Amino acid sequence: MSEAVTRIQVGGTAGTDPYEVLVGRQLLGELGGLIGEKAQRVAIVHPEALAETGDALRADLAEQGYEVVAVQVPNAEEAKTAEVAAYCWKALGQSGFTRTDVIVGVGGGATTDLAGFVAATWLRGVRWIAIPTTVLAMVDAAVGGKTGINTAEGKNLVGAFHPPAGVLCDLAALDSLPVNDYVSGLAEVIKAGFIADPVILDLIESDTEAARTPAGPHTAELIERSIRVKADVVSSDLKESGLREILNYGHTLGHAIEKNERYKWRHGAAVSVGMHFAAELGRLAGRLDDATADRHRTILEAVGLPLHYRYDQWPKLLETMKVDKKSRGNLLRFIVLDGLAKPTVLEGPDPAVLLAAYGEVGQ
Ligand SMILES: NC(=O)c1ccc[n+]([C@@H]2O[C@H](COP(=O)([O-])OP(=O)(O)OC[C@H]3O[C@@H](n4cnc5c(N)ncnc54)[C@H](O)[C@@H]3O)[C@@H](O)[C@H]2O)c1
Ligand SMILES: O=C(O)C(=O)C[C@@H](O)[C@H](O)[C@H](O)COP(=O)(O)O
Ligand SMILES: [Zn+2]
Repeated sequence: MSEAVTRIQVGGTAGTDPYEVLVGRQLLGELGGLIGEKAQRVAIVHPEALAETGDALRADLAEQGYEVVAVQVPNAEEAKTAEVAAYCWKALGQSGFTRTDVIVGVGGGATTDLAGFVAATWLRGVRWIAIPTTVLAMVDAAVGGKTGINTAEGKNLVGAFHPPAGVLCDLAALDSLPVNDYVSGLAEVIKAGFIADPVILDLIESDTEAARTPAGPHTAELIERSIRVKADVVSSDLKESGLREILNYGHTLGHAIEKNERYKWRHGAAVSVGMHFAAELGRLAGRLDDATADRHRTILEAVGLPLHYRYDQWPKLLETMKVDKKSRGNLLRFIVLDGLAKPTVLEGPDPAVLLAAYGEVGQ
């Protein structure tokens, strides 16, 4: 018997088109309906690691009568560059891709960020569908319409808000994911727990070893709860004019670490260090209680995520954080917690407090 499919609605408020995130297994039957009848061409953007998945999708869609444009891109962050975006635009141009045609992004968050960005920019915006294949992409990257690429100066500095027409999270995809990538995705799951849904933390803490694999007893629930957190936030603030900033918890330092590592670190690992830092900052700023701050260390460490980064890199990290997207003029802004599931903005913290918080993180 096939498992039930969970449908989570996103958007549909404040003039945005609603779409659904489906979580389950064997969801490809849903793809044709999402592509719609107007499309003649479908571009499948997938990473090298998912060449077989790309081929299978191509054959399936060709059988349904679509003209398929297969666009294989590099794995991970190497895909989030202007050069790779230009390569995708070239493929679309050469195939005569029009405004009624559809892009399907299949892969991790790097691929869905790129595919969504190409969809946002091609002909000033075409329809796209996300098929996330990592935990991180299912719970976060593929949902909410933030699309983009990196530049040498920083993470996601070029992009657009361009929500997908639908998101298909096929849990079977997670079986082939290397454990490090699986665990990296748990950073965003844990983020959702700290900012909004502490049951997520309880479920992970009930068996941290099981939480590290797709075979764990709570996998589907953890993914669905995290998607609901993201869906609720982006449905009321698509363009990050306020509330959406809470989804950036741990990202101010996390993105600076990613840039410092020339995007070789996994996003989730950098966000893990960034959440540790944000917890210490919240504690030192007198906002966060000791128990919740300490809980960051224990849960992140228990699932195998990093807590520390190089102490001597602080000056460089601070410079990068100054141009974080949440900064306003010279004002540094961080998401911290006033307590469990009580995210808030800390503006212009005392430099001595910032350094002291990094003192707990740096080694
Ligand atoms: N747009 C957003 O709102 C948002 C939110 C969170 C993160 N992100 C972005 O997402 C990216 C990180 O995404 P990620 O953690 O999914 O990493 P990723 O996309 O880099 O994927 C990690 C690796 O796993 C491979 N892979 C993907 N699916 C696989 C599968 N099922 N089996 C085997 N290998 C597979 C990929 O090719 C890659 O090599 C970052 O660029 C981050 O900035 C965006
Ligand atoms: O969706 C959001 O908003 C987020 O901040 C989610 C983050 O997990 C994600 O990494 C996002 O890409 C960061 O966005 P950025 O605007 O800080 O680049
Ligand atoms: Zn993130």
